[in-house]
Amino acid sequence: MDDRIISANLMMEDQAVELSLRPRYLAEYIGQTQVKENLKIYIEAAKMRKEALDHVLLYGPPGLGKTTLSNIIANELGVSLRTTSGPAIERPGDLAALLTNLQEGDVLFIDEIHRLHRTVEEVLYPAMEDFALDIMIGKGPSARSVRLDLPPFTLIGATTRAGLLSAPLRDRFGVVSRLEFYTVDELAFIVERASEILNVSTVGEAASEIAMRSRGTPRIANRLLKRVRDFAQVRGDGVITHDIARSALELLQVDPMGLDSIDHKMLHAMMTTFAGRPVGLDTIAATIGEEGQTIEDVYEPYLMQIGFLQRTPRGRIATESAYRHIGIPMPGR
Ligand SMILES: Nc1ncnc2c1ncn2[C@@H]1O[C@H](COP(=O)(O)OP(=O)(O)OP(=O)(O)O)[C@@H](O)[C@H]1O
Repeated sequence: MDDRIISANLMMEDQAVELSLRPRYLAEYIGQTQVKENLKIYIEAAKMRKEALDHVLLYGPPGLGKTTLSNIIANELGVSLRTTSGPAIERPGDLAALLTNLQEGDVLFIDEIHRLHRTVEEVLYPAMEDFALDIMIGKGPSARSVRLDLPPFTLIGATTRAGLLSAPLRDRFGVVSRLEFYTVDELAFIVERASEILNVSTVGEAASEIAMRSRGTPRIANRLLKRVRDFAQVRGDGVITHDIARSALELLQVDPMGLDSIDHKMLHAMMTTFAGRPVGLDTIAATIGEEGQTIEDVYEPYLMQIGFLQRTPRGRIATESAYRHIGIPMPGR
């Protein structure tokens, strides 16, 4: 099960706090400058023309703020947002019901859009392109298709795996934006903002210390902040100092690069058991007891981003900087 503290996946414990920490407008949304700049212009233009915003596809690793950004887009447009997810829409009729309930200009947010059923996806094509639903009436030779008009709306699709989207679906998004991992400075800002909302003070380098270990991901930064806050309350006087942050994170076994004991175990096995040879995803999965899919979507992108892991056609290999970080000599050096 994916219950690691450095997991970017949403956990039960995150839910209540995330709602209160979620920025509501673009001005409060930290980082992702390019994406934000573009969206600002598109939103402004759509408002000036009094038209629905073009459909938007947001992609990137989990926990980087796709849901948050969708809420912000609806707020900035001054329209309502309906939220659903790919696997939750089981039949074409479910999607038709969602679409016919939208008001003009509304945003429909479909999370995990790569997991839409094929038959449901086909209903989306005319809906996105012509704001129309094609409904089949009757069966057999007398069956006929009736076209139903929909109010103009904006679809926002979110996915961690843009590559799995079919070409016809991908092509129907006018705006395609990739969310990037956040820098330590941006995350430190997010931590400071969150601590204000949570009514706890971080002093000195405390926010940067948490940020550094958050794997470029706001969801993890907020989760670590919450744990460190508990520590500060029990072991200190409630203020998060640099020392408190550092000792709490050490106790939580999150190292200065944001790696936990499982990352260490995985890299260690790659370097010793497999002696630096390329290792397949399934083997890595078995070594650390995690699903291959989770490793690929949730853990690997960050390890690749910091240059610790490389994918080769023959498997994954640890890089020289990973060897240095773990403290094992690289074979052949
Ligand atoms: N740019 C940001 N500025 C400040 N806080 C942010 C930002 N992006 C995300 N967050 C915080 O991180 C939390 C997680 O973000 P969000 O739920 O939007 O991620 P996501 O990419 O939609 O994740 P999922 O993989 O679950 O779809 C939010 O509740 C919010 O508090």
